[in-house]
Amino acid sequence: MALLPVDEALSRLLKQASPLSAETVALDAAVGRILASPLHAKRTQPPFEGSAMDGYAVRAADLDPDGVPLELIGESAAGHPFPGSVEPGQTVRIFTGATMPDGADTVLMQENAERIDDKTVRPTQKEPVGRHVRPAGVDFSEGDLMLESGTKLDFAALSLAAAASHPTVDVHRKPRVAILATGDELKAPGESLAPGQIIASNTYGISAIVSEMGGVALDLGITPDKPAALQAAIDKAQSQDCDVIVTLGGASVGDHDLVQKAMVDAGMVLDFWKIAMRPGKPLMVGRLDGIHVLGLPGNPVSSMVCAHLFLRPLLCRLLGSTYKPKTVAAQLTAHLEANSGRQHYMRASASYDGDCWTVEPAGSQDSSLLRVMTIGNALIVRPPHAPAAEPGEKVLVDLWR
Ligand SMILES: Nc1nc2c(c(=O)[nH]1)N[C@H]1C(S)=C(S)[C@@H](COP(=O)(O)OP(=O)(O)OC[C@H]3O[C@@H](n4cnc5c(N)ncnc54)[C@H](O)[C@@H]3O)O[C@H]1N2
Ligand code: MOO
Repeated sequence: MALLPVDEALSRLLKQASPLSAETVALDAAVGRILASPLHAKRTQPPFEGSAMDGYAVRAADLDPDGVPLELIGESAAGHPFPGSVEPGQTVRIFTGATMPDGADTVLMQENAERIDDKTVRPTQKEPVGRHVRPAGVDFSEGDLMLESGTKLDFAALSLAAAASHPTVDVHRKPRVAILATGDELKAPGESLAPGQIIASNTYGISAIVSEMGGVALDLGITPDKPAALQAAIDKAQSQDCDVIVTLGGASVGDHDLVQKAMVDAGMVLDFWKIAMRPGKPLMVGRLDGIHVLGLPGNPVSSMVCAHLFLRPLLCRLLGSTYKPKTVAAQLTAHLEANSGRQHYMRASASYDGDCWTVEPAGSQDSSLLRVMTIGNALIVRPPHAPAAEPGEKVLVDLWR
């Protein structure tokens, strides 16, 4: 059976996924969340014509350094408007953010005025009408569309939502991701190891990806390679109200790779299995009672690369946004062999020298090597059957960490 190309696999996965329902959260709990409905202004900003400077509210026509000085008749401070009106030849002391008094049309900065005494101010220069005056509604008006649905609520969006007088926002629910490690050989970090055993590290990497993306990771622990134990773990995952189940290991063709059968026995409808990629060939995707099932390979690097390429976009979709990989074209520093028929994601180190990107592939591409994965920050994406490449040639690089 031909292996499924990566792009096709991803679009099949995403076609089945739609944004999760909305919930209302307080603004201070909404950082990084995705807006589930458009947000309109509940008020006008600024709500009044105000001053952008500390100085004097004047009628521009009165500004004449050689003429009669202006009569100072009062003060307008932020939160304390001047109640009267500025008549010809008069001025009001004004501060940044204060309401413009009636009659005045311009603000003269205090640096451009000479305070003769308590009641008299001489302008030292002229100003055009409207100088340093912020019109009412110059930022936005009540009813205006402030933020589209699908917007990520970062510092700027949250400030705007607050200014538009929304104490809460509607955001898409966080996806709940149950993570199930499988394998008789696995022990938790810190536990002592009997011969043939290793530490189950993948759960921590996948949990980190889930949290980084804005989801909730549920660690379901380690399950041995026994059908009954797998069945019990799948039942437990289903009882956790999760949106995604990620299984780790047992995805390939060995006698002890039982995950797919256990999932199908539990009612999973298999969508696809085996992708034309390296690492990550045994990736499995299906649905179990509406839950997205991602069966990731056990090899640590394969597991992380699959999560990067498939789980990240899936979580974005469930959160109501679209995943955008950070890719650049970079100059190779070393020779690369011609590629096979599987799209190859080569661990590498990429750097930018202020002019262009260069990328150095890691010496070993074994999918068990966590340390190599940690030293590098990038994946060189080699399309199926790419010819050999030489130093200096440009290749596509995914800055995955
Ligand atoms: N005859 C074939 N053998 C294999 C094929 C194949 O096509 N034909 N595919 C290979 C590829 S590609 C991969 S990738 C691996 C993945 O297989 P599994 O998903 O079944 O993984 P396991 O056999 O369970 O484990 C592989 C490896 O990873 C370690 N592991 C497992 N879980 C974890 C964990 N949670 N944390 C850390 N390490 C883990 C496990 O001990 C093994 O060393 O299959 C190839 N074989
Ligand atoms: O393709 Mo596997 O995922 O070698 O490591």
